[in-house]
Amino acid sequence: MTQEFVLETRGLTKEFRGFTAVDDVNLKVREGHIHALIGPNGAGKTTVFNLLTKFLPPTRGEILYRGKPITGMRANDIARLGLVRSFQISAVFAHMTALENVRVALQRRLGTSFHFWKSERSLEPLNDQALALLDQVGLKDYADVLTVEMPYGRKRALEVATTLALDPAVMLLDEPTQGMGAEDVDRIVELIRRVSEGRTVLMVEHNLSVVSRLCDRITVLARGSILAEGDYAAVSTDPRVREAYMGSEAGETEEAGA
Ligand SMILES: Nc1ncnc2c1ncn2[C@@H]1O[C@H](COP(=O)(O)OP(=O)(O)OP(=O)(O)O)[C@@H](O)[C@H]1O
Repeated sequence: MTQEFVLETRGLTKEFRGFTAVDDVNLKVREGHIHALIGPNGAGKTTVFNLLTKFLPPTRGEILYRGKPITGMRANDIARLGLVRSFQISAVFAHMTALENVRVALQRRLGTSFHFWKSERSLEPLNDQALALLDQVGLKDYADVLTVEMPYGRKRALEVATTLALDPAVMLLDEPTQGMGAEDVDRIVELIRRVSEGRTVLMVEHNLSVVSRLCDRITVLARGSILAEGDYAAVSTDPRVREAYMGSEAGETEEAGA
């Protein structure tokens, strides 16, 4: 039986020493959708994201992947099932080239650290795959550039490539356009659209213009709870959503028209 919802939470709750940051959240992410988690500052978006990707254990509630509980599983094990979060390229990896970064991610998927002991020639098929992934995210020309020397927007695209290397069924993206100029934002929007073919994407995103252009469904969080859900037209005209945004981030909804 195919599952309508690829990722689901039931009664998901996280308390930090008595403070309820995530309060009884029932999230349903439909297979093939680009789904956004939005909400004003402090709404609990990052906490939900960290619960889903196992960076935090929930206080209560369940997480289901394709109908099966994964609440107690470790990040590596759920990645093997196909649920993968994008990672910021760490300081160590910053001193590798773009190609090397993608190659390491591919090796991770294959679980073959022994590749390190093999000759350069035996790495060639991996190089070809890594180059194809770089091409997919528009970074072919950056293959031999050290990551530390790449422009910010291109680094974020490289993070998407390293995530794709794990061939995820569900990609979890944490503010993929954060800190970007308009040109990079447009490029990332196109990139996410392209790589979401045949996959499901759940993203935390502040930029409502990005959300309006990309997302099939939007969940609005406020004070740890789901305030509204629907497509962009529905949630952006919902008076409760406008009020929640006005209360804490006056003006942010105006970005939507940008
Ligand atoms: N480790 C923690 N200990 C205590 N309180 C926390 C912790 N992490 C988050 N919180 C609190 O939980 C609430 C939700 O935080 P969270 O970062 O999930 O919100 P957010 O929607 O991602 O906000 P932003 O848009 O500002 O990133 C906030 O009030 C925050 O202060």
